[in-house]
Amino acid sequence: MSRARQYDESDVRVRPGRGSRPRTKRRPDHADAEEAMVVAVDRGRWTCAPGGAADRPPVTAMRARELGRTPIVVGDRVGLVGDLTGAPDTLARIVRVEERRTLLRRTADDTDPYERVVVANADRLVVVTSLAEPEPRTGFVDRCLVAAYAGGLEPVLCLTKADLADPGPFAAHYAELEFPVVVTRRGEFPTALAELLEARVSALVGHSGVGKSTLVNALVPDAEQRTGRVSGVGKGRHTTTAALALPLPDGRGWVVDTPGVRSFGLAHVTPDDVIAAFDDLAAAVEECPRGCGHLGPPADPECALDALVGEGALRPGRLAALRRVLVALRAAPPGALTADR
Ligand SMILES: Nc1nc2c(ncn2[C@@H]2O[C@H](COP(=O)(O)OP(=O)(O)OP(=O)(O)O)[C@@H](O)[C@H]2O)c(=O)[nH]1
Ligand SMILES: [Zn+2]
Repeated sequence: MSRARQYDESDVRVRPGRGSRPRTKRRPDHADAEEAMVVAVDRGRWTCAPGGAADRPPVTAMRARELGRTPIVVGDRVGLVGDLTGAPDTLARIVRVEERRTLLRRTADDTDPYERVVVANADRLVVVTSLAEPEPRTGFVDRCLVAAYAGGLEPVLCLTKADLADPGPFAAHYAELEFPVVVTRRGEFPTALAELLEARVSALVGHSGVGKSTLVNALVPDAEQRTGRVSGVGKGRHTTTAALALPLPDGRGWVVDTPGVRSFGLAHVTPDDVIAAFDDLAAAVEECPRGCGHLGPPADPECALDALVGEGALRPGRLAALRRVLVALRAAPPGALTADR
């Protein structure tokens, strides 16, 4: 019998239809399961980092039958049982998926009618935009911001190719929103970005050509090998992965590259979801009329955010910057949402 089958010993199904009968004492909720972070997904096999750390060999796992079709994505914190050595040809089992703290959804495309979560539990969304070649676009950044705020991630704007253009004017659009903005240029290690990524899980998004691979390769020394290895996981075939977590050299932080993700699903996002990310504004909008889009006059003449400005509790520039983001949300019609133009 191959080692891959040894998990069968604990492979007891939790049968439906037994009412409130507690689970067996023998295996209460898999108390013995070890926590791990999913770092790659490929056709029914999940690559997991035990303990959420990169200093142990990754473990390949299947989804326990009792989880049914529960989606499990990169960044998910899972409980693993079985062979966790990560030795070749071993297969562990995912028996539990922890509640997600944050999530990023990908927009449906022609081949996939459903919006899907692509990254779970990322602390940050790093929006990579070049200052030239290609030109930066506020529309793309704004849609990424909506996805970040609605999903519970802290946004970071990373402006690349500062050797080609002054970052000042583009960065000024976002100054009032007070999230971190970092600038990178050719021939310089991205120190400020690396500091922001430390001990965090950060998802990187950006258009082709903005310099995202250049950054990932600088931050993750063996990124190219890892990308090749993991994308061949499971069945030995190359696949385009939607997301892949790469460990930072400090051994704690992770960068999640999203090569297959060109757009975020915003179809279920409301203006309130975005406002909820702002501690200083969330309470104020409870005074807004029902269905307020928080855009101010003429669309939302009674928006309470304007009153806050009147009281001196909110800077007009901050409100204007926030409303530009909300406009990006409204401008994206449901079902046809893309963050890539
Ligand atoms: N001038 C300048 N060029 C850069 C900089 N960073 C990357 N580039 C160049 O921009 C081009 C695209 O860089 P990549 O890192 O491949 O960009 P990417 O976003 O990963 O693009 P894809 O690989 O197509 O997804 C390459 O020719 C890089 O050499 C920079 O800071 N300054
Ligand atoms: Zn309002």
